[in-house]
Parts: sequence; C-alpha cells; structure tokens
Amino acid sequence: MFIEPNITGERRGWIEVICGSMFSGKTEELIRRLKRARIANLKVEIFKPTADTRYDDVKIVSHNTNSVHSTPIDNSQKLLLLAQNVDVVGIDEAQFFDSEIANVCDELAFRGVRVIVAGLDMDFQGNPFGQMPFLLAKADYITKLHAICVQCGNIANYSYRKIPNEDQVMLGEKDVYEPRCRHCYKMDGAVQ
Ligand SMILES: Nc1ncnc2c1ncn2[C@@H]1O[C@H](COP(=O)(O)OP(=O)(O)O)[C@@H](O)[C@H]1O
Ligand SMILES: Cc1cn([C@H]2C[C@H](O)[C@@H](COP(=O)(O)O)O2)c(=O)[nH]c1=O
Ligand SMILES: [Zn+2]
Repeated sequence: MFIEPNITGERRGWIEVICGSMFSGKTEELIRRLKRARIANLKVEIFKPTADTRYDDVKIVSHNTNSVHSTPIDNSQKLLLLAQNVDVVGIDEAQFFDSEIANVCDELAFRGVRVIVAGLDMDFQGNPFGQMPFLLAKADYITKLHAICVQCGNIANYSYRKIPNEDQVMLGEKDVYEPRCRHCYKMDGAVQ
C-alpha cells in the first residue's frame, strides 16, 4: 500500500502515477489517497477528461460505485489555472489527455503540488496508451495495480476487448472489456 511521504516544513511537490489494467483498482486507490489528503486538511482538487462520460459527467466513479466530485476539463493546460492555491491535484483517466499532460503535471509538481494521476498504461492491444509512458517517466512514485483474470483467476495485466473494434478509444465497462492475465490474453488471438 502506498504510504504518503512524511514531509514537514517547506512544501514540496511530486508526481504519483497509479497505473494498471481496467478493474485493477486505479480509481479506488486514487479516491483513497485523495480522501486521506482531505483528512489531513489539505486543499484537494480533482479532474478528469471531458471525454470520460462513462458513469457520470462530473463525478469520478469506480467500478464498485465509490465516487468523488471532479471537474471535467478538455485541455490539460486548464489544470495550471484551475489548480492554483491547491495542495493536492487528482487526475483520473489520464490516458485520454492531450500531449501536454506530462509537462503540466511536472510544472504543478515544481510549484509544490502533490499530483496523483491514475490511468491505463496499456490499451486493448497491449500498446502504451496516450501520454502514460511520459507520465510514468516523470513520476516520482509509481504504483502498478492488477485485476483478477476473469478466465483463470490469476492476476491480470491486460484489458481484453470483447468486441471487434480497432479504435484505440472506445469507452465501456464489462460489456466491452474483461481483465485477463498474459496467458489468457494471448489465447484468444489478442497477440499475433
Ligand atoms: N476481475 C476483476 N478483478 C478485480 N476487481 C474487479 C474485477 N471485476 C470487478 N472488479 C471490481 O472493480 C473494482 C475496482 O474498480 P476501479 O477502482 O474502478 O478500477 P479501475 O479504475 O482500475 O478500472 C474492484 O474493487 C472490484 O470491486
Ligand atoms: C483498454 C481500453 C480502454 N478504453 C476505455 C474503456 C474505459 O472507458 C476506460 C478505462 O477505464 P478504467 O477506469 O481503467 O476502467 O478506457 C479505451 O478507450 N481503449 C482501450 O484500449
Ligand atoms: Zn488468465
């Protein structure tokens, strides 16, 4: 479990990235860390991309219906304006943000903000998703989570798409995706 660094005195910023497959618990872990920051009386702001309308237009919602209020934004630069005088910034579904998201998070961290980012490291084809590789490169702390493979019960690293659609972006839940381990992901031809 991630334990917050114990920093006293001068405010210091950093970037935490929470990654993994769908259903691995990224949103739950993001919510857990943000709630703890609020318990510590820190000023917290939470953002998600406007593209993510799956469960709710405004809230961040985990697959087990845990939720927190967030601000949807269509451009990562808006974080620099909206996150002024904030101690902690939470960002969900980071894979959907534009090419500046990693630089924006870096700038926030240099300003002294604790930035907690959650996102899919791989798309359904097992390729790096969006700007996640850049966020992972700039992160001070990385947590990689795993779901349970619905086929065999081992730990799952992949998000298997059950529907024949080649677009990288396709919003969905259990109707479209299932978490699978490497072996079960390969079994159904997801790897050539
Ligand atoms: N196959 C699975 N493996 C693990 N968790 C699952 C699975 N199917 C459903 N869940 C539920 O999903 C929750 C995690 O949801 P969430 O935090 O939204 O994940 P993520 O953001 O990584 O997609 C788990 O606590 C569990 O209740
Ligand atoms: C693998 C994969 C996923 N997506 C979409 C599906 C969901 O709407 C989100 C992931 O949400 P979660 O919080 O991680 O469960 O991303 C996609 O568009 N393309 C993909 O390849
Ligand atoms: Zn499996």
